[in-house]
Amino acid sequence: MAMQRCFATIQKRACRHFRSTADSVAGLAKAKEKIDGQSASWVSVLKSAVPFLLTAGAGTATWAFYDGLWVPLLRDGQTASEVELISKGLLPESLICWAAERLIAKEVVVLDGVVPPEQLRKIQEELQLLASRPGALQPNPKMKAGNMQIRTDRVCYLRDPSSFVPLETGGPALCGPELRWCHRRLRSTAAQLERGYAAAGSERNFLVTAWTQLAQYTEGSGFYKWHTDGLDGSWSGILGWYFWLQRGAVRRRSVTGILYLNEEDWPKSAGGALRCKAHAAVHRGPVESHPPITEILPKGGRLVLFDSHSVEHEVVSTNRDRWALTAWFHE
Ligand SMILES: O=C(O)CCC(=O)C(=O)O
Ligand SMILES: [Fe+2]
Repeated sequence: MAMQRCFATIQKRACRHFRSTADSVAGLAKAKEKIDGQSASWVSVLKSAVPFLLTAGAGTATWAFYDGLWVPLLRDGQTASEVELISKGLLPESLICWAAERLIAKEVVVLDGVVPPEQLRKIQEELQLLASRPGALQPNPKMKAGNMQIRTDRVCYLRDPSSFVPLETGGPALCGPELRWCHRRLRSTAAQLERGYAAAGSERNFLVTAWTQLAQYTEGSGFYKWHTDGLDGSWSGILGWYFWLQRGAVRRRSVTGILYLNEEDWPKSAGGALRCKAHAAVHRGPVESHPPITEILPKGGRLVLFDSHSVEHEVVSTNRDRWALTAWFHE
């Protein structure tokens, strides 16, 4: 509790200084100008550097400061073997080694049919209920911070058990048993991949966040611009160091796992494709390939896995509601 209060105080102070990472960078640049122009004392320069040091320090302590918000990313993460005690993963046993090998080769793994069609229908009923509950889905962190240019999805972070037990007020649980199944299976896929990597001679120890991200891209407006989920290495020098420290959890992302929860039949005309700058390794497809871009439709029951740092990707505008459940496996 004391720790939480301490972080809350830091958050308030830092937010007063910076509304976004861009502001923090601008603050630093200003401080440097002052040093260069010798127009300010070292005390004022150090004062400008305090929020910078706090956000960088907190990032390394597994919190992260993005877009004016503090995110407790890995605070209650679990090892892959702990996660696997609760549930099996989504990969069929026979494909575990194949998936790990393809990921090592920096390909995007695409696997259809990991959720049976009758279960998908029940999942969609649960999603409709969730979407109808006021406040259950929230604007994503970037939108909350006022940035509407990068991504427009609404999100809900699922946690086990709190998202799946009846509310204290007597209301029904936020999500039902089918979404819990998806949440658990997706997280446990980390343990399967660990075994696959070990068999391929490239040992990994994954840490899996307690939450998964359920995202809804709404009809006619949902998109997410080109990005990588980890650090893309485009900054060098002091800013490179800053982002490395500040993005404590993001730099530790290793594999991104996405499970699509839409209808099985998703036509190309519906838009909403995930486009990746990488080759795809497809087990039951099809996906469209226009090198260097692979276009993956968000068909229900489709699992997509890729390297969080190297695979640049975007979600193109969708013409129908589009649901995706995402987990990040950290190292
Ligand atoms: O939903 C998708 O297909 C990808 C979403 C994404 O890139 C992300 O949440 O980082
Ligand atoms: Fe992403």
